[in-house]
Amino acid sequence: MVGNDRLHTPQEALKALSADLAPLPCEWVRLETAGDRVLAQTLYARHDTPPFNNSAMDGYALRAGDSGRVLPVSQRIMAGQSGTALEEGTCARIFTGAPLPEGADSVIMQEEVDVRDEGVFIPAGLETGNSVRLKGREIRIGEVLVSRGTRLNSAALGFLAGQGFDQVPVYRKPRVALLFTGDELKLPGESLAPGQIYNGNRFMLMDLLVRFGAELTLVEQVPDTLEAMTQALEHASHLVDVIVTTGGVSVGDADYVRRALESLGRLDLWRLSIRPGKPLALGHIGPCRFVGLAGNPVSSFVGAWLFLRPLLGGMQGCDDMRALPEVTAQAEFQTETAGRDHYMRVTLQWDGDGYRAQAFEDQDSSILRSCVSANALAVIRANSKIMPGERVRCLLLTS
Ligand SMILES: Nc1nc2c(c(=O)[nH]1)N[C@H]1C(S)=C(S)[C@@H](COP(=O)(O)OP(=O)(O)OC[C@H]3O[C@@H](n4cnc5c(N)ncnc54)[C@H](O)[C@@H]3O)O[C@H]1N2
Ligand code: MOO
Repeated sequence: MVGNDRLHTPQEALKALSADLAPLPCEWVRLETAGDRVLAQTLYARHDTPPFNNSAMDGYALRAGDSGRVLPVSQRIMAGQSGTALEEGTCARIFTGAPLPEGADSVIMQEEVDVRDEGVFIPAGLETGNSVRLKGREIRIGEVLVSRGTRLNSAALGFLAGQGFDQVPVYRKPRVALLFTGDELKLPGESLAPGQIYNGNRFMLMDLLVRFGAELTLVEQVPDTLEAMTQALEHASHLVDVIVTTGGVSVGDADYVRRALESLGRLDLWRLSIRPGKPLALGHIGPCRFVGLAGNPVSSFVGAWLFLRPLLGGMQGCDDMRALPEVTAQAEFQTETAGRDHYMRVTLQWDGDGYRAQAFEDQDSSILRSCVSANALAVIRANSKIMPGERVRCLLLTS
């Protein structure tokens, strides 16, 4: 699989990543912390929702057959209270969400009645079930509430809470070590000597990894020596499920990542036929997975979206994360590619008819500015020419 002479396709990289890829074990977490976690078991409704017939309006509950006359108000029912059986020929003052009293079969909103001294005049022709939310309308006891593999969004959390769940079973988060190579790197806040730069990838990748569901166990700068890199990989491989590195994975004199990996485990694949992100390296150290991203910031950014997201998604049992959503858009740029597929950073805008894709002018892999307003990657095949107005395939950057 490894070969210095052949560049691999992204599909081959995804295949290598999905070999033996299984979700991590299940754990129960409190609902407050379950946002974006992936459900590890299908959950079933514990009771009907809503649990009782209730009013959809502020108004009056009655028997529909009693409409067309003045009805005395026999009781008043607020949300959270329960009324008593409604006597025939009377109505109950009722508020939104309050349980319908036994005997009532409909509600009329207060704007539609005439309140008089002797009671409330209800116009004729009220239909049974009017403004009533029936028990079990949303879901019935025993039905599937949320399926295994669902990434819990805000609505899912509220829906589960509505069924009384305070804890939910989710797949464990992948533990990730993020290691940086490059003796030129300093942290913001430190001063820069000539030739040094700030470690921008640290902040970008930490944020992306968290968005993709990782638990960051280790974040560390590794000195540019083979010994230091070997030691750092060895140490990290005992702590985490995935080691991610940036930089040092190309062919320079200080590019030790591959050699360190090979001395401890195995390199599954190296170098892709894409731009940016050619020098990607994938491998294993025992059961620990290894993803070596290129150091150029845009290469790291694109590599993270294309490969870390599906990997972490697979480890969390989330099929939706295995591929980025796609749309086609009309290019508002012109470009010509050479021998590698180009993942251009574009800003998609909906013009009422379709998407339009604008590309940042400088698409070099060192220009992170090209990613700041990007919300998609336009995939331009190798050796092709795109003119403004042509349709291009775009991968949406949604975590
Ligand atoms: N002779 C060749 N040279 C290069 C090749 C090649 O095939 N033959 N490939 C080029 C491509 S494509 C890329 S991409 C880069 C990637 O190389 P590395 O992954 O080894 O990355 P470094 O050399 O360590 O760094 C590249 C670049 O990025 C800057 N960098 C690194 N880490 C960070 C960070 N954490 N934050 C911000 N910037 C970072 C680093 O200073 C370099 O400028 O190799 C080409 N060369
Ligand atoms: O693969 Mo590199 O990221 O093109 O510059």
